Amino acid sequence: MLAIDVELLQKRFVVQKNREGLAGAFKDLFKREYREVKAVKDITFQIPQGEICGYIGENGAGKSTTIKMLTGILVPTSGRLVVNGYVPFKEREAFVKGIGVVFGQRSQLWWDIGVVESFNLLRKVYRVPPQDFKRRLDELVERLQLGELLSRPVRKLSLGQRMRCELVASLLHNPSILFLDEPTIGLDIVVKTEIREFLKQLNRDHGTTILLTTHDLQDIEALCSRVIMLDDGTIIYDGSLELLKANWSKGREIHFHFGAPTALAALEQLTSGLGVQWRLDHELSAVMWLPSEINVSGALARVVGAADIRDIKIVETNTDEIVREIYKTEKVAP
Ligand SMILES: Nc1ncnc2c1ncn2[C@@H]1O[C@H](COP(=O)(O)OP(=O)(O)OP(=O)(O)O)[C@@H](O)[C@H]1O
Repeated sequence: MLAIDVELLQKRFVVQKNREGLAGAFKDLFKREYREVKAVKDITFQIPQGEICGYIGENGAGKSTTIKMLTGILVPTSGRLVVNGYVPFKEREAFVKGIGVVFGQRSQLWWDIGVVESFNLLRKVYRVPPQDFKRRLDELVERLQLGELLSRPVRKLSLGQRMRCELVASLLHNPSILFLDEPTIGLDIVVKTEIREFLKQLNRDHGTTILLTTHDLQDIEALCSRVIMLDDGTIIYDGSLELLKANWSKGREIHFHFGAPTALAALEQLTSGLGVQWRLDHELSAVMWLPSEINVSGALARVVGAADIRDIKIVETNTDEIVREIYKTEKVAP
């Protein structure tokens, strides 16, 4: 079954135009003018149950608007939308029992009361039976090491502690789909890694479908088998991260450290005809650049037998560079 089924989904906002200057502001008082913002333009995609999908794009691309429609917060202007078997904005009460949502920049916990009291309130909101709630809470508290935080008010938690509590809050009713909007924003690398590991395990053990928006491409690399990339309200890529890298990677660099001084001409001679390029950093260290279509082992074989190599490091183009490259150009074929 599909977890998310979206067809030609569109969201337009009508916003007031602000005329410039004092005279403009004065005119605005009497005759307002409006313009239309097309935040999401006829997007279509399907996400099967159990998939972790990254939803990425630059600021203003339409990610949050999509998530808000998928979670029933916003009503689409047009298009078809089925999440977990429900039309989110129509069947809200039944629908929310099957989804969990974490907005990295907003909290679903009550600021001044103990964390566990917030969890108890959420139990009542979602009508989770007490035994199920206890079992699930114990499991999550142990997995995310929240033990001694439970009695503290949310305002006294660090951002990393709060984010771990937000995750628990979103999972107490055992949803089958989890929407995460920037879940690692502002966190240090240790907490980010912990949260990524937790999400991977959740997906593996419970088959939870996860849709994740993020500006941190390490989140995508660590978690997502699939990426949907949005630009100006339109999907410009929908496919695997591997394919994205293969099509858009500018190649790889192989860093060599030699045991004896080596000349640039000698290195170029070794790889002649392959289409690689060399850069000599100093006489003991050089970098070979390979276009992505050239096989690393073939190129390495030419050098390994002929030079005194002490160390080799292969550096791939990272995902951030690839995405930056894509945004500089037009549409991407999946
Ligand atoms: N309530 C609203 N009223 C008017 N325009 C809106 C509203 N919400 C979003 N927009 C506009 O719709 C477009 C898409 O916004 P959205 O917040 O979905 O982008 P985003 O990809 O989530 O960006 P970010 O990464 O900055 O959160 C933007 O031009 C934004 O200004």
